[in-house]
Amino acid sequence: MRDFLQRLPKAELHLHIEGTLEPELMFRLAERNHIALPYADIDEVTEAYRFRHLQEFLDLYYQGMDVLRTPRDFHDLAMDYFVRARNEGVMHIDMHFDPQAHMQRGVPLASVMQGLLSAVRHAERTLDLSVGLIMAFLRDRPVAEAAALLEQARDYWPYLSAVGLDSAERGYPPGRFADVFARAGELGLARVAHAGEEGPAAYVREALDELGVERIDHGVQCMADEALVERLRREQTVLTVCPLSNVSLGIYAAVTEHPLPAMWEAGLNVTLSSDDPAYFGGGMLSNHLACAEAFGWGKSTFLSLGRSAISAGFMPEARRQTLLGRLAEQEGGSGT
Ligand code: HPA
Ligand SMILES: [Zn+2]
Repeated sequence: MRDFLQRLPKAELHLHIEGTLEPELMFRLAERNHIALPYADIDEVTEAYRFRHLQEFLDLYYQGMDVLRTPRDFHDLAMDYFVRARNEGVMHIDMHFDPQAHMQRGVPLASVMQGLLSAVRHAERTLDLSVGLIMAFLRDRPVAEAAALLEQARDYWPYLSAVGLDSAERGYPPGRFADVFARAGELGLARVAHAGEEGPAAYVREALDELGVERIDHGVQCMADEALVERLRREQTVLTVCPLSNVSLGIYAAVTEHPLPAMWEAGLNVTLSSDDPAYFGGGMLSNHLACAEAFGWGKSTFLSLGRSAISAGFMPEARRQTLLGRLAEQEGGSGT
């Protein structure tokens, strides 16, 4: 199964590039930028990565990214992950990034964009990996700041696939960002939002109705609302589900407790992603393996999930056909 899951051409639709910062790279960048870290060594970092809820993670996530200062840092961060992901059979990534988290500590938007865009170009040329860019707004920061960021990013609009909404969820209903998302829609950008991760099912509905999103990141809390499940099933809204993330943040006690099998049974359009692999115990392959082990899913289920993700990824149509073709090759050889 491991070989099959590794070879399976995968599209990862929910990935925060800042959440791919492995402790090794954090130490390397801290040294390069002469920054003192609050950790003595890598073991201390790993020890600190025990979270009871989303906010505890976010505190360390925003702290960790302080080592990212220059375009070269962002380039190295992204390439480091792209190489790892490619070795796990990932062929496409829709990558969230959090400009406000960098700008509020004095890193210019241009540094973030130059570094990430050069890594994306390099990966597309050398790794046979396609990448979509999702510029995320921090929902626990002022709406006006998000609106200003969208305008400030004018030079980069042609390079963006979508806007997203992330950070602390409870108490920050998505509807507050309706105008910003409407503007993004006018600009021709796709829209996605985190909703129903820790927050209530009502936030999922609100993201659909007031932000016009075409995908929901996480969305697992929808299972508490039968009518919403029925709507998500009818509309086949893509949900980017991240099982190891949900367990790491204490939303479920173990992968065996995760509602993914129930979501699948309910006919929801689920896909698998890793969210913040450096913080949550592994990337795409680990997430797939955890599901295989916990749910006993066979090859045909993973082929189907993989097809859903490729079908929904922000990539050119020709690339989509290539990846669907690669998936079909695996199907032919999978014996299912
Ligand atoms: O899992 C997450 N949830 C919300 N915001 C985030 N920003 C990075 N990761 C996350
Ligand atoms: Zn996320």
